[in-house]
Amino acid sequence: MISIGIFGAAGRMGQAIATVATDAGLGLVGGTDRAGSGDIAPGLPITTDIAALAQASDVLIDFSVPGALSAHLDACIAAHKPILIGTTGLEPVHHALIDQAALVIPVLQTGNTSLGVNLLAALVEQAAAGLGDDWDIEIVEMHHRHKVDAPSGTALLLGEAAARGRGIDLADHSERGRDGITGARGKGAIGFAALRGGSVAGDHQVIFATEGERIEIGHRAENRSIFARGAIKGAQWLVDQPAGRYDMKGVLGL
Ligand SMILES: NC(=O)C1=CN([C@@H]2O[C@H](COP(=O)(O)OP(=O)(O)OC[C@H]3O[C@@H](n4cnc5c(N)ncnc54)[C@H](OP(=O)(O)O)[C@@H]3O)[C@@H](O)[C@H]2O)C=CC1
Ligand SMILES: O=C(O)C1=N[C@H](C(=O)O)C[C@H](O)C1
Repeated sequence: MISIGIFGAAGRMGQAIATVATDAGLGLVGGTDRAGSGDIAPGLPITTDIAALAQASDVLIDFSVPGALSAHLDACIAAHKPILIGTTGLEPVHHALIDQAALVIPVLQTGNTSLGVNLLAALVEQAAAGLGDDWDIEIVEMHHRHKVDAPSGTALLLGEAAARGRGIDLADHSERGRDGITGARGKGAIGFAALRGGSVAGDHQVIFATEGERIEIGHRAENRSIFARGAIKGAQWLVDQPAGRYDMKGVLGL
């Protein structure tokens, strides 16, 4: 049985992962958080000692904040342990840190650990490859009122899939945060819109729109356990991988 450690243990996802791991009888060894207070499970206190957690775990799961990523990666490198990163709102500087870490340890980074979203991404890539750039692509997401980053990591994952299908670079083609006199939509652009409210666990819709018709495909997360189950499955898969950077495709066989 592998031992799992959780970075961001007191958060919504940290708690969901601890619950799924405990219910499944998996080897949860502990968790860390900014404050380091409370318990992740009966008899397992949350601490701030990320180095000790990395040493004690076979694999680490990180659902925290981008600002903590560098320290978490350093601890995993020092302990030579794999890490699954679910934290979103990552900037290019964070992706560069992940690329560097992946030279020495296995790192899985994904904006969404659920099977449904990763299958949706494969469908989006296929649709984008089959439709010309007279089909406008728009990605709409809605999340709970506490979410701090936009567009969501999932929306970006879906945007990357669409861009891959089209053979273009997302960074050069994305349109975000339209407001005021924006001018007409750019041909070939991939647009993003983010809604926030209530307790929505995560809704994503990808719209392909052309003159006279529209294709809409999407995914609705009904609760966080789908992300937690995917994260644990990913962590179990990651312990057997060599150093490198991975996403959920290998885990889910997509
Ligand atoms: N990839 C996926 O499938 C999914 C990704 N996510 C992403 O996971 C992340 C966490 O989401 P969620 O659990 O809802 O958020 P929460 O805010 O509930 O949890 C984040 C946790 O990280 C802790 N934290 C904050 N700063 C630090 C720090 N410097 N060092 C260590 N821990 C810190 C927070 O502690 P404190 O409360 O003290 O600030 C909190 O416990 C988000 O980026 C979210 O988008 C969410 C769901 C699925
Ligand atoms: O913050 C959340 O809650 C979620 N974040 C991830 C994202 O940014 O896409 C995944 C999921 O949609 C829930």
